[in-house]
Amino acid sequence: MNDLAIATDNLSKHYGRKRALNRLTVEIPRGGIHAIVGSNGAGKSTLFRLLLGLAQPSSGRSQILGRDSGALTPELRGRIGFVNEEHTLPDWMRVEAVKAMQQRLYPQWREDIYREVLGNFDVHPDQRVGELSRGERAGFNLSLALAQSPELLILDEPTLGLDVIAKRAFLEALMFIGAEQGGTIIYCSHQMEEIERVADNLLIMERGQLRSMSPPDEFRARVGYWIVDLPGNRPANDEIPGLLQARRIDDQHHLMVIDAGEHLQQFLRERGARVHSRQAVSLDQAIIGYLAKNHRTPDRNAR
Ligand SMILES: Nc1ncnc2c1ncn2[C@@H]1O[C@H](COP(=O)(O)OP(=O)(O)OP(=O)(O)O)[C@@H](O)[C@H]1O
Repeated sequence: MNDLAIATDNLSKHYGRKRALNRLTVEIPRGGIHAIVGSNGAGKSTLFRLLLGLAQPSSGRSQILGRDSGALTPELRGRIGFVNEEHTLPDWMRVEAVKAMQQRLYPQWREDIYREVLGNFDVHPDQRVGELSRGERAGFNLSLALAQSPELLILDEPTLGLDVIAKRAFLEALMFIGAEQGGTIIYCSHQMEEIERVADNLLIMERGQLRSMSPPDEFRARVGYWIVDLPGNRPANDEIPGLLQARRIDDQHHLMVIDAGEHLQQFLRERGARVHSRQAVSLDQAIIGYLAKNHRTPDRNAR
């Protein structure tokens, strides 16, 4: 047994000419809550499918709990929980029957967690799964996954469609599993405020590659927001060290920069600039600024 929850080595997945994963190499240690963020289409769901052996890589390798993804045994699968945004559950079965089935399958079943999370939804045990609303379905699926207390829980956009109260209950259950039970949770989300609250580790993916991995606070501290007066012509964006975003407001330049520090200060000195303020940014702003830099924009000449 190694101490990694997942590991990939130059993992690629192509769909025709499309590259969903591009030689991705990443290692996530066991324990804690790891959040993966990225723009739409960055490859997050593809990574999960390959890790779980639900799709084959075009090249490269991946391991989950120390085993190759292509050779997962039923015993090992039983130690991994997976919830995706589609919330695939048997529509024709009643809630109680699904729960009883899961309870038999998982020896570590935590009835208290199941009740705690599901208690946020008006779900009756004798309702059929197909009758549940979208949010109820998501809540039911999450209560099942959390109650299994799996060694590794992989969640693909788990809180999509949940109301704020249900979201809070889910996040609390997540933290309980991560912190008190020593499990590993890997999840992807577009909800930054959730990540700030629960994640120990933040991974940023872009175009099938890993761009950054660190505790969320460390990532946030790399990004700064400067307001400066720049005499003369405005420099080209690629001249400004670490620039993520530039805006001009009331004759002042507002610069969001990453890892800029000394280089930026030197650049500003050489330009005779005056720094009005240098501010910290929220995690939300830091991630959005970072992703926006390389975000695809419509090609307006392509008509
Ligand atoms: N079965 C498929 N056939 C063709 N292309 C696919 C297939 N599955 C994924 N892709 C493409 O691969 C890329 C990565 O998709 P993926 O679903 O992994 O992204 P994601 O990061 O989970 O995105 P989102 O945040 O939008 O859910 C996308 O450009 C997508 O269009």
